Amino acid sequence: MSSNSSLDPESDSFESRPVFYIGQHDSTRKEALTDDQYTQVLNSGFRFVTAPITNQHFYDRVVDLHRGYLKEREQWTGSQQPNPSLPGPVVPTLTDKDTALYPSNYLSSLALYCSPWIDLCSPDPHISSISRQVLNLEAAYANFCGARTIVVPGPRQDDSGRGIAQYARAIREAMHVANRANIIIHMPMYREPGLEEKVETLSSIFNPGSGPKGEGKKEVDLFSAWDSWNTVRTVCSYSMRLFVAIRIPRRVPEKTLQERWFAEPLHYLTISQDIFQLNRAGHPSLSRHHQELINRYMRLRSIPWLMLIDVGPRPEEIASPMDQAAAEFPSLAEANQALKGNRVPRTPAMNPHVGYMRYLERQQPPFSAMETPALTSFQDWLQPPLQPLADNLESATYEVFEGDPVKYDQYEKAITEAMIEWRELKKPTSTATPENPSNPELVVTVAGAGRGPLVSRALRAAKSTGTPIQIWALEKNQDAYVYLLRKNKVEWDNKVTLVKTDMRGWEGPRLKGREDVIGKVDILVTELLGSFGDNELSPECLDGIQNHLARPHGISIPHSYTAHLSPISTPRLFADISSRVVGDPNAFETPWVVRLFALDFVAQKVPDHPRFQQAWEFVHPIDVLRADEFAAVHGKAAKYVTGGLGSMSGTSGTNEHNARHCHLTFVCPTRGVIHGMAGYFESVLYASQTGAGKEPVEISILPDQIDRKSRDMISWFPIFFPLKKPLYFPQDTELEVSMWRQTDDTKVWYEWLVEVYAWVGPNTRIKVGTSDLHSSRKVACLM
Ligand SMILES: C[S@@+](CC[C@H](N)C(=O)[O-])C[C@H]1O[C@@H](n2cnc3c(N)ncnc32)[C@H](O)[C@@H]1O
Repeated sequence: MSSNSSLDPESDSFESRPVFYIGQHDSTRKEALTDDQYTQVLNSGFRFVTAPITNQHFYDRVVDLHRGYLKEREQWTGSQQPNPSLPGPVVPTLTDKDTALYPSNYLSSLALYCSPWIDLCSPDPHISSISRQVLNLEAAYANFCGARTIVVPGPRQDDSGRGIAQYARAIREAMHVANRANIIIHMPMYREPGLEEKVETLSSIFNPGSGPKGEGKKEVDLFSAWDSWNTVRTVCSYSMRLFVAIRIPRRVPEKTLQERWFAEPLHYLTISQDIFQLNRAGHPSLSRHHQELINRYMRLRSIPWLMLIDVGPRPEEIASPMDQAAAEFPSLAEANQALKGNRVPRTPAMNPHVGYMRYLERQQPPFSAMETPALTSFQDWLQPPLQPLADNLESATYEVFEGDPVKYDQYEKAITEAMIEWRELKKPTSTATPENPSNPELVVTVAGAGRGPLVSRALRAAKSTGTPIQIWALEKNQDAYVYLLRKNKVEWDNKVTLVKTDMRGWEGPRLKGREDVIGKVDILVTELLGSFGDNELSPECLDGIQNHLARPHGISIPHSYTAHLSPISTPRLFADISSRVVGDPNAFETPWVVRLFALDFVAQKVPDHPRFQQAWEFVHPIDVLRADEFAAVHGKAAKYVTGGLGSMSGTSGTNEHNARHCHLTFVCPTRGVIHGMAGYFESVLYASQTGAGKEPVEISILPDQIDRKSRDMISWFPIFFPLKKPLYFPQDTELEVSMWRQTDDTKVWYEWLVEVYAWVGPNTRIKVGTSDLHSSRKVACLM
């Protein structure tokens, strides 16, 4: 019962799932369907249909043309070596006999299919030339008619570099010819033996025996089809109009290949009739592996459409509306007539394969709390990182932060443990005075309070642990300060001392009842973390306030944070960033905040080289801070203007201790391409000081840690450090990533570089590629 109501949109327990958009392709179809036939196919459960752009008449004409040309050429050349300047065959323009397509309303809902008999890869220059001409004629006409999608059969083999280069170049030309439509390359997931395209091509007609040989002879190279696709889209400059349709194989390949395609711009998943098995009741069904594969791909933001191939209705079933079989499928007009006459139209039978796919649709796991429409809309959407130090955030932005309870729960837990342990360890408080040496009041400061959620949590922790506190809240955003003032009156009973200040310029807490004395802070709470941990200048801000922390007992929450990296393949983001470069010349030098989704982690976890590697760490407070020593001697302002401490860029070097560098090695057993690095952070908010072996209180956005440390936390999306040029790497490669956190005392930026080393012998590595040295200095965070 409950599962049924969970599928009913009207029910309270309705759980939504991805919707399947199912289309039909008949590989033997030689002519676009008539309106009636089209309606019949739709009535059997499909939502879209493919149509060949040209027909048998055109095919015959092209074959005759080439045959005639070959004869003519024999006469020209006789037995002599042919002159390469002799003219080749030229395909004349289309006529109305060559195509049944005309511009119409429903044309945009058809997927137009280019002729599968062309061979763009052919080593025979005339066949490849005719093929290219046919492709261009078809693409141009489909585009003219208003087609949205043109499907082009992919190359039939991947071994010939020459063939793939020709193919890729021809597609680029066709995209130029069809300047509005999306072009979709129909590729197999991998070259599964037995699943090769069977349709005859010009090559097999004119040069029999010249096609791909050696079926089953060689070991199957799982990545060769992806490699060909990668060449095609690279030659087409990652056009946003170029997509791929993948043919689901009979044997589902290993996860690494599934994930590789997951990152690609998938438009269709095509499933041919012979992939289905018959279940015990004789109905079509798919293996569990196929179901899992489909379920995974259906989670993409742009859900791929499903194209079922050769599953019927068969051509003879829809041959003519007068046929007996076709009479079961009333056209829209017939159905309308029947309704007008108050007759129930004969319901067409649902195609059994569609019926099964609808069943699978219902069996998918429902969307989780992390897959709400709002969160999904952030998938692979590039945002420039926030600069809460340089800019003032708006109330709505704070509201978004506050919508994630996980972060605040973890902070409350950390503050609670810190308070409990303070008492357990009998540490003196900063409110202790000679007159009242055992004053139990802890001085708590929330610096960068925003609209105050951490203040509320600190008050709650104090109440639940019975800890008396004096509490300060600092905020430099004057508008948020107004909000805090009101909240203090309405919610906090005026218990909080509010200060509108940059925390780096704060004088420190004036103790209650002893306002002449500037005291120290026992627990300093801040949340100035970015997606890469330190990228919103938490280290610099904490440097400016840590001199108020009581020594040796004062605690900073967070205690520490680490930045982490992993190289990724993310063609969509590369295409997106490329499209921005005209308006934003720094687009490839910007670390973007993005909810990474359609990506492939190319590195494998191997001993000593995890998939996610730590770049660096910051720990608070710092015991020796030259800037503090310097300020104590020369005054606070002097540290920004006085040089002489020695630094990389001629500045005074007071922030040099916050510079970092890392050099990480990632291992890639399979070949691939990377477009940049995914960046993450995690933070120890509080680490127990009692030595009782308690787990630290942490938050993490690392994909392999988040569920354990801060499940369902959505406050931070990852950061993406892009590369200007995709970096291809062969199998058995090591990717060496160098990253720097740089500073000139007035701003902070990152620099990154990737080098590719391939193993060519047991002890020999050679360098086969390198990226530019990227730098975000032009979009640096201002201190
Ligand atoms: C990421 S928000 C967190 C706000 C709030 N604590 C929360 O968790 O919802 C960081 C806050 O720190 C403030 N901030 C950043 N740098 C600061 C500084 N140097 N001094 C005072 N406030 C600062 C910003 O204005 C912003 O309100």
